[in-house]
Amino acid sequence: MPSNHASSRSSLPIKKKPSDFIFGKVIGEGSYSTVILAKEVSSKKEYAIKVLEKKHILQEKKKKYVMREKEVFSRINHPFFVRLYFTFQDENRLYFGLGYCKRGELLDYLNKLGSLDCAATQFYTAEIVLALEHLHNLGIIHRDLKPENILLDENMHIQITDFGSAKILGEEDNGLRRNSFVGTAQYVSPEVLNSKESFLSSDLWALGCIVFQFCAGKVPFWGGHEYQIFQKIIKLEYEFPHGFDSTTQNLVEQLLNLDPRKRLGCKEMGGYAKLKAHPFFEGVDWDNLPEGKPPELQ
Ligand SMILES: NC(=O)c1nn(CC2CCNCC2)c2c1CCc1cnc(N=C3C=CCC=C3)nc1-2
Repeated sequence: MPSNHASSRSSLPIKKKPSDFIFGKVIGEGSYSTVILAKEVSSKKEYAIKVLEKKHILQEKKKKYVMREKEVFSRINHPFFVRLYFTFQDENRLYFGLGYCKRGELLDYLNKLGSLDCAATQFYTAEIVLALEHLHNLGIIHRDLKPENILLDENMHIQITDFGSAKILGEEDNGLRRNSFVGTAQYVSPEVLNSKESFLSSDLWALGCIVFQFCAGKVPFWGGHEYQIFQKIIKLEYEFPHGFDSTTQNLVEQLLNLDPRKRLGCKEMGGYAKLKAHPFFEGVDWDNLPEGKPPELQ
């Protein structure tokens, strides 16, 4: 029986509405959402508000994806992920109030610099490892981890975003097409290509591709067409450039294992403790990464 008691009503935060914000530039566009930089009039705080058209979501049968993304945000509580602060809706749209990462995408810095130096590669790989450890401990697979989805906050710490492709282990696919392709070609794992099955360690494959890209300035698996990329992935056809650091190469080789049960960091291989103990991470202060000062990107 809903309580009409005033205090129970006053304990709920007042729902925000579009007119509470000044909407600015579009910072991202997805297949069924637009992300807009917005400033809340009362607090002057900036948010990245993800706007979703209800009609479009229903027409494109994306309701389950939207609900799952909101569920994933509600479960995550870690400094290396974009935070969902509030949601509201109007007659035609849903609004997700997300933290704004004013320094944009890590990919932009990577492209500008060509590649990252060893200190930056180690630092940002370590932050991604801590983030994946948190996500995987929750039984959540990101499924589209890539530098474009690794944003940077004003202190240059990572903020991973975009859970539109995420999977919560143990939850039925409830009508989602099991064979629906998930992810971005250059980072997709061989098991997803071969059996459409995603594992927690599918994100570790993507991590291996990202570490390679940090150091080499290019992705390990490349081709003019997605099909060519897929063929190289399932055949593990890639090469390290001359001069590639040997310790980093060893880490990448242990992540880019065709067998998802043999990737460093997965449960069967000793979990995250073994990954964090790899010589590549020598000197990393795992307990103070969020408080630490990131290396200059140069
Ligand atoms: N899909 C999303 O949830 C999302 N998309 N964007 C912008 C995308 C731009 C292309 N690459 C992936 C991200 C965001 C979010 C979350 C919330 C979020 C928070 N801050 C920013 N900040 C940016 C600042 C400058 C350039 C791009 C993004 N962006 C987002």
